[in-house]
Amino acid sequence: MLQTVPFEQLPAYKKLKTHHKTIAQKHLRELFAEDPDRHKKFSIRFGDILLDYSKNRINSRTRSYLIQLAQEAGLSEAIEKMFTGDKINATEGRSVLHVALRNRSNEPILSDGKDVMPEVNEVLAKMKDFSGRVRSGAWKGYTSKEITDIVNIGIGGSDLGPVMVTEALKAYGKPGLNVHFVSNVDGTHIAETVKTLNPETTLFMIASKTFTTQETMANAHSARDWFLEKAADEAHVKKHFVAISTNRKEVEKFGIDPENMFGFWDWVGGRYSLWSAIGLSIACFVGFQNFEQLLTGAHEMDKHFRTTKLDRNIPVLLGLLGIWYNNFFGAQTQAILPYDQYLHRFAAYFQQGDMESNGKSTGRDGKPVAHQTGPIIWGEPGTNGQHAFYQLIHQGTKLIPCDFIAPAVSLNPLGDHHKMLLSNFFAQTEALMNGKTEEEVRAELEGSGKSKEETDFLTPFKTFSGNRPTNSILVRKITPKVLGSLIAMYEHKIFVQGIIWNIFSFDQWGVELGKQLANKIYPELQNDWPVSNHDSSTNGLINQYKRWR
Ligand SMILES: O=P(O)(O)OC[C@H]1O[C@@H](O)[C@@H](O)[C@@H](O)[C@@H]1O
Repeated sequence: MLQTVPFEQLPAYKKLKTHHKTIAQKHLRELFAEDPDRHKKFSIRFGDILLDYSKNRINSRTRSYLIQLAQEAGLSEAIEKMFTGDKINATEGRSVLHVALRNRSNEPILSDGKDVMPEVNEVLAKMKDFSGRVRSGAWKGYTSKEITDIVNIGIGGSDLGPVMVTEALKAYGKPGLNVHFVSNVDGTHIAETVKTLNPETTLFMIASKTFTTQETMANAHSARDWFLEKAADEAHVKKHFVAISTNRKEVEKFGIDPENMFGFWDWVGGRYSLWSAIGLSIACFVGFQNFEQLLTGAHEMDKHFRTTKLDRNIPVLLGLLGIWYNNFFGAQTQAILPYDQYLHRFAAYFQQGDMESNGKSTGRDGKPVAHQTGPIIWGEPGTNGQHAFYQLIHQGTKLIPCDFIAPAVSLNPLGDHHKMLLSNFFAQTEALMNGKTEEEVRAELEGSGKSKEETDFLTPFKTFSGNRPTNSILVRKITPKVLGSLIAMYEHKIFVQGIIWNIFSFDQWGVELGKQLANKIYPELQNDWPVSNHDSSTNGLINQYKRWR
């Protein structure tokens, strides 16, 4: 069991509350002026990743109080509990072992007293064999043609990870093998996806942990109907449909050959499952070797997280910095801003990862929490974001801590593009930190020949307060291994925060509600009778829908 001390009862919380009053008065400019060694003191190299967290509103004392907070919350013990298969997902009675899926050391990891590694390795071997056959063309469709298109049908954790990673690693993809993703129950998604595909060369992967998710099952049935329209014979289904699931019974019921089923286990959370068979589309697209590199990168971050002292531990520091802004500065959101087009789904991926994990308000003691928990996660790739929402980050009334991520080496070295991109990356964090003082603005305006009157008028609008915190995460290059480490880094950051906030990060009861409600209304839409059993708004909307359809 995890420790359940409410966050604000931790002694370090009070210290931080008082300390915050001092730091809140300070400008980042001052903090940098006071300490010329800030970059060195507040940055960490981890292989091909450099985290510079010096542009945060902290000093050494802040860091030591935050570390104390983590210690008092029992973070180190909690990390051990996760890695050793303790059932830390208490409300579902499950271990949380995505770390086992990428445990390249192969040392035993126990869940319910049983080493999970043999099963993990067995599924990985099956994925290796299958992805190899699809890529080489040995796996043939019903008319003996090679597969050219893979369609992953899944939603939430059974979609977002593979989408994000196949986009991030597009440069490593096999030419001539396309991956598509269908998630929305809106018929448009499947209809538009299959429009240009040929059933003879298309392989569907039905990805669902439970194999009962309404959206996925509806899309899977429509995909099969589309396939059979041309293939005509049910016997051909097994060459074009595979299942990725923990639910063998439902897979068989759907009519997928158990031979074509790739299993995983209830100790893998949906939003932490891209490392499991859910990553089959990734393995097919980038090749199994690259998939293994992704696992290796994550495993290295796992080892770092488990064994590094808290004050040099990247996920721990990121988690604590998030808590500093969320709970002491009152920041409500956290932006993730990758300066890499390939990472364009990275923020969307962690929207689920973070918000489904830490969007909770009941403490581990069963009582409502008295503090803020998970932030709103959002973001888009730079420089697009700069021309869209950065205005608010620079001059708005809200404090928005931002993570900037960029590779030093581009996978598409085209003219001076990458230098331009990175000059924006460096310039933005510098500008957010320094801002622009009234004197600087005046000097600039006067220098450009503006009259005194114009200068007086324009100065307040062109002044930037600065003091806006950022983390810079500079990596050498986006490789499968670096990506694996980056994803694991954020996963563990979420874990750190959940432990300190005294919440359960691995269940998602809020999502279940939506499923129940939709299932209740769905039968009411089957006929044209007006409904009257809801509130007047819901009745009005349903009845108008019935009139218009
Ligand atoms: O993989 P299946 O079971 O279809 O679930 C898909 C998704 O469902 C949602 O309700 C969430 O709980 C997600 O965490 C999950 O990934």
